[in-house]
Amino acid sequence: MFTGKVAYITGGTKGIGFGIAKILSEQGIRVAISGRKKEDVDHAVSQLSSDPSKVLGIVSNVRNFQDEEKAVSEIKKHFGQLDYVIANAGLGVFKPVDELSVDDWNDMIETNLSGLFYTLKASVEELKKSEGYFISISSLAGTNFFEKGSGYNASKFGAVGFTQAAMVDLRKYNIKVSTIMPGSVSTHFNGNEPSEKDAWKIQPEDLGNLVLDIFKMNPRSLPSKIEIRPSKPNN
Ligand SMILES: NC(=O)c1ccc[n+]([C@@H]2O[C@H](COP(=O)([O-])OP(=O)(O)OC[C@H]3O[C@@H](n4cnc5c(N)ncnc54)[C@H](O)[C@@H]3O)[C@@H](O)[C@H]2O)c1
Repeated sequence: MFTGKVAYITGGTKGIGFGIAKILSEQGIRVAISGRKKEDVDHAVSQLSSDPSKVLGIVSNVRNFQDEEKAVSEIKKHFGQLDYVIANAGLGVFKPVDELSVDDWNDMIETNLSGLFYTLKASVEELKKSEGYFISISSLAGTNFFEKGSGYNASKFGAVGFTQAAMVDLRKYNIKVSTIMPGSVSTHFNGNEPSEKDAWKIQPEDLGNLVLDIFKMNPRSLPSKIEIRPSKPNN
């Protein structure tokens, strides 16, 4: 079902993006992963496969539309097609709103929200050709606000609304669109160091398996947003 398909995962060098890349790659999907630093990209690629026909590393900052355009043309040149886009790159800064700096705000809005639009805009013509999928990784923080979350909530509420509206616009091209809204995932997010104490959290590979489930679903019953919660309640 998946052999020969091509996926682009933004922010795929670690955390959720890397977990998704690993699971998709194990299914025979050719994967392109992006990150801002060449050494991180090279390291992640080496962990996935030494075979360049299976994995491509791209240096790209999702905050820069030209980077995303270049990333998609590299994928076209290398693999010849693009079937699945997983817009995952993101970050969080958690401070009371009166302490949040303009730089903190811009980091989150430009990465988590503008970056999402840039990735879609750069890839949409290829997705029209493949009648593919555009999946964003938003968060439960995209519908639930919390203390010290103002900037992150703003970016993720925006990401959920953006993805849902895009779903309606792109339906006529048979592009399938949805957003995954995870609770706490064991990653480096927000300066965390993943550890055994994270066993209760969602693991990055769980999200890879969820993405595969989405691809196997009847597209007509694909919801515009999908929540996934860890085993511990209220997280
Ligand atoms: N970890 C969680 O608990 C959690 C929960 C819900 C949603 N999320 C979301 O999942 C996504 C991935 O987060 P994670 O937990 O894997 O964090 P992470 O810090 O482990 O990984 C984030 C990835 O995004 C990349 N990235 C950041 N800014 C980028 C940019 N401008 N351009 C390209 N790549 C960039 C990083 O290099 C890294 O590879 C984010 O959108 C985050 O908001 C995380």
